[in-house]
Amino acid sequence: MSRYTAYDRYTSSPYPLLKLKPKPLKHFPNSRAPFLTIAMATSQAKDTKSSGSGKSVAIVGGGVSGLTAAYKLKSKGVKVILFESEGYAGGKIRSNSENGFLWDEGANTMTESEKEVGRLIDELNIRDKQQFPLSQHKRYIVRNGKPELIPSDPISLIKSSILSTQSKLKLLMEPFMWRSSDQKSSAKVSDEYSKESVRSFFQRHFGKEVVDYLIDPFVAGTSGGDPDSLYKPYAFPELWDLEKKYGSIIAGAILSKLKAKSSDKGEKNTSVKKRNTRASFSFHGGMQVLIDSLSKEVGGDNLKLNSKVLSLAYNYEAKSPSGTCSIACGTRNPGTKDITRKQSFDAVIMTAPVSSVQEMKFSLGRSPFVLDFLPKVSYLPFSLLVTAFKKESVQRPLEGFGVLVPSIEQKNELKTLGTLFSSMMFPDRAPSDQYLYTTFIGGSRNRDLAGAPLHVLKEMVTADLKNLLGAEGEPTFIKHIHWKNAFPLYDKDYNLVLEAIGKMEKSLPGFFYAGNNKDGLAVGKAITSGSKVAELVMSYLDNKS
Ligand SMILES: Cc1cc2nc3c(=O)[nH]c(=O)nc-3n(C[C@H](O)[C@H](O)[C@H](O)COP(=O)(O)OP(=O)(O)OC[C@H]3O[C@@H](n4cnc5c(N)ncnc54)[C@H](O)[C@@H]3O)c2cc1C
Ligand SMILES: C=Cc1c2[nH]c(c1C)Cc1[nH]c(c(CCC(=O)O)c1C)Cc1[nH]c(c(C)c1CCC(=O)O)Cc1[nH]c(c(C)c1C=C)C2
Repeated sequence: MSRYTAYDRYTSSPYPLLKLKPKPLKHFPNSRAPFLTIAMATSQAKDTKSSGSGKSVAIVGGGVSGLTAAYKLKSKGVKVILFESEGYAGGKIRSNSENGFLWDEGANTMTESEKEVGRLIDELNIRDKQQFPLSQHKRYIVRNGKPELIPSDPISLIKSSILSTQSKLKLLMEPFMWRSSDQKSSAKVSDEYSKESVRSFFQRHFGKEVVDYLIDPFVAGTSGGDPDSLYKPYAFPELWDLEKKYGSIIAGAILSKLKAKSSDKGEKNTSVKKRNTRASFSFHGGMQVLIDSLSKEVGGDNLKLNSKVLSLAYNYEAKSPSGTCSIACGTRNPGTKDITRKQSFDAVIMTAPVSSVQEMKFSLGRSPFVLDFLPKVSYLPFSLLVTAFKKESVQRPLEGFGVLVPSIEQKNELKTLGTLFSSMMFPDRAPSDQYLYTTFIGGSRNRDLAGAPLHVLKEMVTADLKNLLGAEGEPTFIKHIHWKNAFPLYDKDYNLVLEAIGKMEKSLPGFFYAGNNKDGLAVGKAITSGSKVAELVMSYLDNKS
């Protein structure tokens, strides 16, 4: 890839195919007839009855949730085959490097808030590869065209110029004010506000300025959404629970933290307990380290890249030999014939986005299983621009994690959503005389800008970085990553999507759904989703045998 090249995730793969050492598969003597057939495209003409002897599970989608599910099941002795339509595993996680720069093209960091994450890191033996960003708690929000440090405690909040005195008071008084009005109508709270936009929820508690200057950039920087489109029960389920329980969000957060602390008191001081599970981290070598080590555990033979699942045919009878399904689709392996292969499984874990599921053909017995009850999901598009500048060209470099631009600040000609200070966090990811930045454009705020051509994006990013950090002149290095469907938007009617997924799981024997279209966007949530679904599949298989 040359300097100044843009590539589209959907037209070229930036990542070399994983070269994995195939591991021998385990043999399972206690078989039962599989009842599900998946038709897919591979480079060989075969009709495999998945060894005919052991229980086998298909995982559709090789993102972190699918890889985690595959890894967990394999480690329990289940035969797994993971189908990934792209030529590389990882989905929304992939790292790249060139000319002394290393950058992430999807997720940049993750946290260990979910217990499953810590467990996985230990099991994979990659604890020593964790890389924590320098000064990660220094995060900035633009106010009046200038980056302001986000206050991290009540004292710095009072000193900060990010909010007016009135809003500061409103924040500090929320535990008292809101609770007293809530007491009159605590039963009403859950009914009246059960389906409420993120804006309305936070505005009720903290007022408009807090929504404009803290909540709006926060939701943009953690989901690409905006406070009007996102809905509280799906975007902030934990805060919604706190409100229902305590009335006040702040008092609820403090009280539940205290409760958690006192229940922890009896426990021994394990190394996991001592760790700051809220801290963000990556790995030496980028987030790809996690994907590579999961892929290695799953094993090259079980990981079918360039294999786009097209249809799933279910039989009612668990004991019948598998049905067949002949659907042709092109493989992306150059130089080989595209031939359809059918293979039978005892269960399927679907982790592909809902939009991909809607393109697949399902049948149950002899009839088509039509997915007309599955609503269309709205996906947010993004462009990421990775740029570097000579250190001497940046007049006001900032230490820390990054800067977010509230929508309301677009009036100051700022068009980007935010910029991660990639080499401030991880200095080894750029030559020592340069700063590396990762800027996000698009999301629900600027859907059209996400698809703008590189020269337009470059102009936008260099203008914003000049305004915010004093970065002068042309970048010395630039890469463009375009995600047409970066995130599902958890909007007003997302409950209908979740209900439809539930219906599929109920109607199709051995069908399970996991991943970020169901269980949350964070990498940790996708890991937990993959891990939990593997447990469900294990008990499903146990009950069947
Ligand atoms: C730009 C960006 C930045 C992000 N930053 C962060 C961050 O800093 N921290 C954080 O915690 N999270 C972040 N996230 C979110 C996080 O990366 C994702 O939510 C998570 O990785 C999703 O994992 P998944 O396995 O659920 O889905 P995906 O990674 O989307 O995996 C689904 C897989 O299914 C495959 N597939 C689709 N159709 C088919 C088919 N028919 N057959 C076979 N395979 C198919 C796809 O190719 C894909 O590999 C970011 C995401 C993006 C896009
Ligand atoms: C400006 C756009 C975006 C930036 N990152 C993302 C977008 C859309 C994507 C993203 N980043 C995080 C997550 C996980 C969310 C979660 O539920 O944990 C996603 C999907 C991590 C994250 N990024 C920021 C925060 C506060 C978090 C939560 C974890 C943590 O506290 O570290 C803030 C943030 N995001 C971006 C910037 C520039 C920024 C802060 C300055 C870019």
